[in-house]
Amino acid sequence: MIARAEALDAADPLRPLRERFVLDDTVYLDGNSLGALPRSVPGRMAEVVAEEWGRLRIRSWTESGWDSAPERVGDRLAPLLGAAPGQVVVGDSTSVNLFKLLVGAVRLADDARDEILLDAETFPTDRYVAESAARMTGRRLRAVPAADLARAAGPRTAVALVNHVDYRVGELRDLPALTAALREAGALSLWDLCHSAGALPLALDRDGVDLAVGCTYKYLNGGPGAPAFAYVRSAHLPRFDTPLPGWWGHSEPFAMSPEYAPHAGIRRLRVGSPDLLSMAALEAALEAWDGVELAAVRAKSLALTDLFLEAVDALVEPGAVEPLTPAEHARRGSQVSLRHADAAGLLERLVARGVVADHRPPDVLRFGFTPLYTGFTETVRAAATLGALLAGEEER
Ligand SMILES: Cc1ncc(COP(=O)(O)O)c(C=O)c1O
Ligand SMILES: Nc1c(O)cccc1C(=O)C[C@H](N)C(=O)O
Repeated sequence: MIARAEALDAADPLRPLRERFVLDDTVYLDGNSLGALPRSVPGRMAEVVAEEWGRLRIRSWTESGWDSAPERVGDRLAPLLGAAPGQVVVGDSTSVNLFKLLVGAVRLADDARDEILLDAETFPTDRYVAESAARMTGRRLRAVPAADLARAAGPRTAVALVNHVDYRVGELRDLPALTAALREAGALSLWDLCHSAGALPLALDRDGVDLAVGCTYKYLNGGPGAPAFAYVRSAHLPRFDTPLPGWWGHSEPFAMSPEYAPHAGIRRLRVGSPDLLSMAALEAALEAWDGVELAAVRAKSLALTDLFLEAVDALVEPGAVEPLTPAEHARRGSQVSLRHADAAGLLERLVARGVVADHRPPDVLRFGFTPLYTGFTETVRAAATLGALLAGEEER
């Protein structure tokens, strides 16, 4: 199997992209939590600190383009999301953007639409934010398994908040079909793309997505706590009424007007002063995508996860772990989750052996595959290490 993996690495058209990242001998399969450091980042950060902050100081807001960074970086990201310019803004965290878009969605919808639908298996922050948004707007929050959302949406639904990829088991949801079903029911779609942005091709404009959020520190490699993104379909922008109308979303922030007048475009999603250093790191990190086709990224992602599942099957004692990630390509994100009763303990021992993955309670081991830098040989090595650890379990 190693020989086959080596041949796959040798033939991999994305293999040279690995050089764009700072990596070592560790098998790093946690890019679905924190992406590796792109080589383009450190030099750019040093320059921003020394030149833009150190020398130009306040002048950088205009002379270094700091003032337009949220929408400029948004437009840089937009092609990876399948979005035309002017609909993506970068800033704040995913949680904060979820709040803005969820309350904004309720305000866009008809008053008779008195419920918010929530993907029942959602990442916790989405649920916390949705509970508060529902309370604030006087709407009922109804959690429904993702597979039933299309059927659940009806004349009372204002908006449905859905995760594109389930963070625990790595299941990919049918975004085009569910978006169309929601639209058919007259409801808005709000997609959480944290686990799909940069992992697979997205076509938000073509698929009719209304609203979307996502983070940039996973498959987009923007760095720890990197600013998140928010997408608002251009048709909704004129009526989009943000619940966080900060001065940075004003049409003329420096007019210092006592009245709030939202910017006509996506800038109305901005709130307060952007985190420029993190924004600069993200902007530099996005250079790793220069010339990269997302179709090739998806093809490699599926080849990597296929190989990992096959290697686990071949190299891990039967029954020792249970794959939770769907086998069908159309339902698989860019991670493989395995169930093991002592996932936390197993993870600790994997990390000690140079295989970094992560664990989600109570019993899930997650392995994230980042096609820009993950190789086939190391993928087999990770499965082999897992197999060896499980075979020697009694020796612990
Ligand atoms: C699906 C999903 N949504 C939201 C978040 C939270 O994002 P943030 O910490 O940027 O608010 C995460 C991960 O942290 C996530 O995996
Ligand atoms: N955002 C994270 C963080 O600030 C610290 C540690 C991990 C994370 C993560 O991104 C976890 C991730 N969203 C998950 O899928 O569980």
